[in-house]
Amino acid sequence: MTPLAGQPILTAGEMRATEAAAIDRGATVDSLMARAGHAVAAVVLRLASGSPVLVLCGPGNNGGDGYVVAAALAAAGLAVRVAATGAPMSDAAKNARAGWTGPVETLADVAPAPILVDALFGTGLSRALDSTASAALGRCVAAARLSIAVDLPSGVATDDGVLFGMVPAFDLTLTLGAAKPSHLLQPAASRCGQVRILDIGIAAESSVETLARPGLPPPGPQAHKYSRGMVAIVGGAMPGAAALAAEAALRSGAGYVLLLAEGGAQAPHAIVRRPFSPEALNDKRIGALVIGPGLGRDAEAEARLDHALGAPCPLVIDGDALHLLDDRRLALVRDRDAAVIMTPHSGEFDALFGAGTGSKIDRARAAADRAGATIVFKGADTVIAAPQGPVRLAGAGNPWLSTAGTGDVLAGAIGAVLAGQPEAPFEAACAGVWLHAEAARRIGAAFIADDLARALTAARASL
Ligand SMILES: NC(=O)C1=CN([C@@H]2O[C@H](COP(=O)(O)OP(=O)(O)OC[C@H]3O[C@@H](n4cnc5c(N)ncnc54)[C@H](O)[C@@H]3O)[C@@H](O)[C@H]2O)[C@@H](O)CC1
Ligand SMILES: Nc1ncnc2c1ncn2[C@@H]1O[C@H](COP(=O)(O)OP(=O)(O)O)[C@@H](O)[C@H]1O
Ligand SMILES: [K+]
Repeated sequence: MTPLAGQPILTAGEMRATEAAAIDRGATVDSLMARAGHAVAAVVLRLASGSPVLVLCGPGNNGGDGYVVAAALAAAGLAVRVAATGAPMSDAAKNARAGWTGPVETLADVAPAPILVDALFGTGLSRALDSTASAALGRCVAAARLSIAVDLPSGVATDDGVLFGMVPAFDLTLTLGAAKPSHLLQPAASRCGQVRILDIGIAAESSVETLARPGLPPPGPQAHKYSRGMVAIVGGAMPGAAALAAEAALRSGAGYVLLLAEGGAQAPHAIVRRPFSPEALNDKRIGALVIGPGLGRDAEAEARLDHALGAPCPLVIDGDALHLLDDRRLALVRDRDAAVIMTPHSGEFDALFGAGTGSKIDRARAAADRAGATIVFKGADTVIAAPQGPVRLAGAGNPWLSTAGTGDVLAGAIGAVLAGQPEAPFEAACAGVWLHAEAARRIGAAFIADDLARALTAARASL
């Protein structure tokens, strides 16, 4: 069982292609199904502690996996029952069904069991479950002590996080061969519970991966404050937000943070404060410039953004600055020599790039290509995309992050990493998102953005 971090994510189509490649190399659908079913059964056997198991089987190969699971668990001595939507349709599923010698109950009135295995539908589902299957699944999951989905919870789309209908929340999802987008994209991800990947002997590869712990080294023996990276934060109408970003940058490892803003609170004293001036942006030591948190949207904000876009250093564009990015400024972003990272939440993203179609992954990718910038598409699921490049998905984060100011903290954290590695903006964005999530994980619940900024110290120190 492999945890999600740092693993490839494959769509349903990519899974089918990978399966076909394995078959070209000598595997069969039946051998893949046998391997998948036995891998699932081994986990269920361990977690069931001898309790009775109910396996729900659908008409396709996900159902086929279910029959293999049921037969393997029965052979291991567990009390197993099977209920199915009907007869299996594919040859492999028919063969698997033949390997199950017990009775097959109908779904409508099936009695629940303490351990529920959902093998109704996987990557082949294209519409909502019928009402009988949906009701039976909901009832059996609710009554189970432990509910386990094979590959995906039945009722979720594979590629875009969509729920086709009502889908119960599972305790555990055992995904076969690779993670799928819906294990990370909301709302489907919220139905998966813990997700673990089972090896079924296929070689999964993708430029889309789950976010991994970054490899940020501690300061070297010869480090000085400028070598660690200098971050300048351009403030404006709301000095508190810029100050949050500044503190976050310092605590994420920046050697020097310059807050170019007027007024506002004074602590922490390690932040160097100066009123904004265009000349301040020409300091060659600035490794990254963060603009947006608390900038405002007035004429002065527009002027500051134009100065920032004209500055020679890498940029993090967040919050109000994203609202001010019209077509002319987006063209300036695209034409810059130094890197740009943009960190929109969904409202800012829609306003900038349009509501669009496709999954959050597709949309983040298209936006990165259009802007020529790394896009951090934030939310309960965060997608990081580089232009013509790789994509990373952050798994379910701490929902207590849904509080004002946490985005300012993220912008500062990303700025700090970018200042230290201006030539690798995508990796810097990924590391900033990881640090932010780790800080939230460490403080737990009911925190405010100020607490989150402070917790970045421990998150950075953990690397
Ligand atoms: N791709 C791979 O490498 C492997 C896939 N395996 C399993 O195969 C699964 C995919 O199998 P399938 O492609 O057969 O797809 P599913 O088993 O997800 O089900 C699709 C079948 O259900 C029908 N169907 C779709 N939506 C329906 C609905 N709402 N109501 C009723 N019927 C509906 C389809 O017409 C099709 O016959 C994976 O999720 C996984 O569990 C494993 O057996 C082993 C390897
Ligand atoms: N439900 C949630 N679960 C996990 N992370 C969340 C959730 N809601 C918001 N976040 C994260 O919190 C931050 C909020 O940023 P943003 O919306 O810009 O807030 P603000 O502008 O108030 O600072 C983002 O990093 C986002 O990914
Ligand atoms: K399933």
